[in-house]
Amino acid sequence: MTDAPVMTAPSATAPVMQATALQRHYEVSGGFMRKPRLLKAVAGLDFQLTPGKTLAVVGESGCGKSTLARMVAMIEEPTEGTLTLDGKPVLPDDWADLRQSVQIVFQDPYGSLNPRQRIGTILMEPLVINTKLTKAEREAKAREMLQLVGLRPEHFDRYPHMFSGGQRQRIAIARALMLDPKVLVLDEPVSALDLSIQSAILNLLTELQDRLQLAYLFISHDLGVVRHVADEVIVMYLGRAVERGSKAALFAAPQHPYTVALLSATPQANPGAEKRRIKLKGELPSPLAVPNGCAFAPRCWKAQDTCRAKTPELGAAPHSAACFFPENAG
Ligand SMILES: Nc1ncnc2c1ncn2[C@@H]1O[C@H](COP(=O)(O)OP(=O)(O)OP(=O)(O)O)[C@@H](O)[C@H]1O
Repeated sequence: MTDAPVMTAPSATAPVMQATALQRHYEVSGGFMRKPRLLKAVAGLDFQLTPGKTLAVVGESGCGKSTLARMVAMIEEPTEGTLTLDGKPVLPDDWADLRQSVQIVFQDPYGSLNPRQRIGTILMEPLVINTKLTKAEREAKAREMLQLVGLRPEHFDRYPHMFSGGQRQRIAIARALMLDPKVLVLDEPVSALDLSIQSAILNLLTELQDRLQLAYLFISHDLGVVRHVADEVIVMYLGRAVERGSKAALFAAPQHPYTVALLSATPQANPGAEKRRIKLKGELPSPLAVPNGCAFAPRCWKAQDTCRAKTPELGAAPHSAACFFPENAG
């Protein structure tokens, strides 16, 4: 008698990084003779990053996106909450070791490369610091990486000023990949580039993700860009997640009025949709004076007394909004 084959359901890929109630506060001087005030740049975020998948975080300037990027990239310590990498807590004492696994690419491809170093040196530097590879091995790896990001072997000996913005961003991506990271934090990686170059870089990022099974945290203010790259999306407003969902669900049926307004202002994000731009009331409040109740209520066309009295929480459903009167709620 032969044993029947054991049938197991394919298991979902385990997350590589997990954030729980992540917060970052700053003490901001209150001015002459006044007490410092607490600014909650990130006021409690939960998320996970999965190999081969992109979590996009979107919101207006000042909502806390870059602060989040810096915490995940181990540049800044969370004030509260936890981050884990492969199930182990990410603690500042271990940052030096763990940083190899989490690399960051910044917005500005002009400022992020040392103008006095040749590209080869820039690429090999992380290997000099973090590995015992020989010079020949370092050089081979740098050349391989140049090719992987679509640059040519002769670029190895050139200086950053000899490249266009898009090429420099390719170099920054190559440098971020030199230590075989598991997670890439992409902080507005195409915002400084011409529209025509943006899609080439986004395609490159997608190809690299498929090939290397990287987990991406993609920070952007632009839902049009997010639409091209995201699997999951978090919409942030004043340090909090106001909506979370799969890209398909969030773009097809946004629930939070803030997401609806952002989408209405991004024609390319939703080409089929009726082009009625929602103009929000007032300005984004200061994170030092976050309104009571729902922070978005003063600008929301649906706000009622409840919204000003109580703070709505994000639900547990895969697609949910922190809103008492959501749109498109199924
Ligand atoms: N080191 C700091 N000290 C004090 N406040 C800070 C500090 N860093 C950020 N902030 C404040 O935290 C809030 C969130 O800033 P953050 O840069 O994370 O937002 P953002 O969404 O990335 O905006 P942008 O796209 O303009 O960078 C802002 O009000 C900012 O002024």
